Amino acid sequence: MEDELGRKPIEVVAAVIRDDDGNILIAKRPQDKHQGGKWEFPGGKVEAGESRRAALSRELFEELGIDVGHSARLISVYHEYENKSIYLDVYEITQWSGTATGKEGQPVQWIRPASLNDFEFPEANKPIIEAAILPKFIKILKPVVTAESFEAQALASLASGQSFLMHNFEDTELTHEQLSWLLDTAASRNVEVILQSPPPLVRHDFNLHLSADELLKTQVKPQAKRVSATCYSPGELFKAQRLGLDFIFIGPVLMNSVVNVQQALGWPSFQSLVGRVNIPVYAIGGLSDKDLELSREYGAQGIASTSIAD
Ligand SMILES: Nc1nc2c([nH]c(=O)n2[C@H]2C[C@H](O)[C@@H](COP(=O)(O)OP(=O)(O)OP(=O)(O)O)O2)c(=O)[nH]1
Ligand SMILES: [Mg+2]
Repeated sequence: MEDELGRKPIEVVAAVIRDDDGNILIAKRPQDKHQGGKWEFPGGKVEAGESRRAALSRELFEELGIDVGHSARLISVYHEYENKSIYLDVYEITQWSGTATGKEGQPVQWIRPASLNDFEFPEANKPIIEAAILPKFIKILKPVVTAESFEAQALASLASGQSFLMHNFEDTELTHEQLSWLLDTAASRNVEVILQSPPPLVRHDFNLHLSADELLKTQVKPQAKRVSATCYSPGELFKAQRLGLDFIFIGPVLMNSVVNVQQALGWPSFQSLVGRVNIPVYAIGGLSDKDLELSREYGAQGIASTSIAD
């Protein structure tokens, strides 16, 4: 991959390090370096002949004095700065030995994921921050059958133990009061709700998901807390990126879709689609929580499915 001037991007690895309480480690870049004075996820340049994971272990030992245990891919980002372009491969680390300290004199801090937006990071980090905040699983709920049973079903799903739930109310006539009640109840339980095809609402504090058809018809990013979409082709991916969507679903990965008569992509095609955009991606289609590790090696942030164990 080359940038507009034919230069090869600099290969960089970085780590989202999470402790047992879910806090994330950030470090301040030295003033005299590229993007100096901004906060970063620790890491650095991959050396010639070095694998990315070896580079990650070396950089985290040099910069923080820790030995990396297990690492899972989180997201890869290609970004063109004015004077250089970088390819940033980011890993999530939850197991390490040693105590992380700023070995090169750089300030380090453990912060809550939700506070990441309060710090100034380099421009390339936007999707990385979103990826660090978003969960591994999005539980897609089976359609609500009747408006009468809505409240009971909603309460059961809110108790499912997942932090992100996706509801499709397309065929159910719900009132604004019912939807408002759902959003308030979810918020009070720290659950984020993603709505597909909601009726026009006065409030915008929910996440909105667009089908691929709706995505193609959309010209401006709709008003909502976050907006996501289902994508199958490169054209849909580029549209999602152009609109500035916050994350996307790519699929169906393993199972043909009966709804859109789409052939299952398989993991290699999934991976090449993920590599074309800088947006957190969830794999969908015939997957369950058991596919998480594999999906992440192919570039997914996580899995969206009805088969997520509660
Ligand atoms: N480590 C890290 N680098 C980032 C992030 N975001 C971002 O744009 N970068 C850019 C800044 C630099 O151009 C490049 C990484 O370089 P680096 O300065 O960390 O490299 P390094 O540790 O190998 O240090 P050096 O050999 O250049 O002294 O990637 C990030 O979150 N972490
Ligand atoms: Mg570095």
